[in-house]
Amino acid sequence: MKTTTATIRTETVAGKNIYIIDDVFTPDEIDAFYDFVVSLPVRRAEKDTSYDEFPIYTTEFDPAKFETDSFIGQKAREIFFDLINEPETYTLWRSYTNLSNYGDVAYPHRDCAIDRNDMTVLYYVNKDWHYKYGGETIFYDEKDSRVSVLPKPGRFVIFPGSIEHKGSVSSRICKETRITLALKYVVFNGSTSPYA
Ligand SMILES: O=C(O)CCC(=O)C(=O)O
Ligand SMILES: [Fe+2]
Repeated sequence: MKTTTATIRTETVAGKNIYIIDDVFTPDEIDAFYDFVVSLPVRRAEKDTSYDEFPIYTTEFDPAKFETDSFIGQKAREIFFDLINEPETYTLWRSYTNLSNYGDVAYPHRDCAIDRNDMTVLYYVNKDWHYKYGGETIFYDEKDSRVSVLPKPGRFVIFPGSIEHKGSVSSRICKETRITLALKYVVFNGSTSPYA
């Protein structure tokens, strides 16, 4: 059934690896997940930081169900677990979409405290994306941009949540809503909340 072969590129920011993974899904699979995501109700609730006055639209999924019931969730887990050391220490803590449009605001942020080993798996949901649309995920170190990743349809980018990053807002020429799926994997160390 599977007709594609995954390719992987590794970048390093702040001494930590970022994995950019392409060619995982067929065009039909990419289309099917996009059609599913755009059929769902959204809330304007996703903030990059506590002071973010311009939240973007989001749909929240139940993490355990998303990992087992959706083919994207299953594949993301498979790829992530193949890639990292001690995968059994990770739990999918949050799974949701980010939907942004030209004119929205994005702030550089970290997904977890700088001393945590939590990992983020990001999946670019759009089925069409011209490079001139912009909207790159930008990774920073010491308040300078180091790596930028284009939202190529069907692409995964897997990175330590402790690296500062931002999902850039697309250019005015882009009539699409930029959509990413964010899967936040955390390492539990005895507490019920990873942030406790
Ligand atoms: O959409 C992106 O490129 C980044 C999303 C993000 O940083 C997040 O969901 O925490
Ligand atoms: Fe983030």
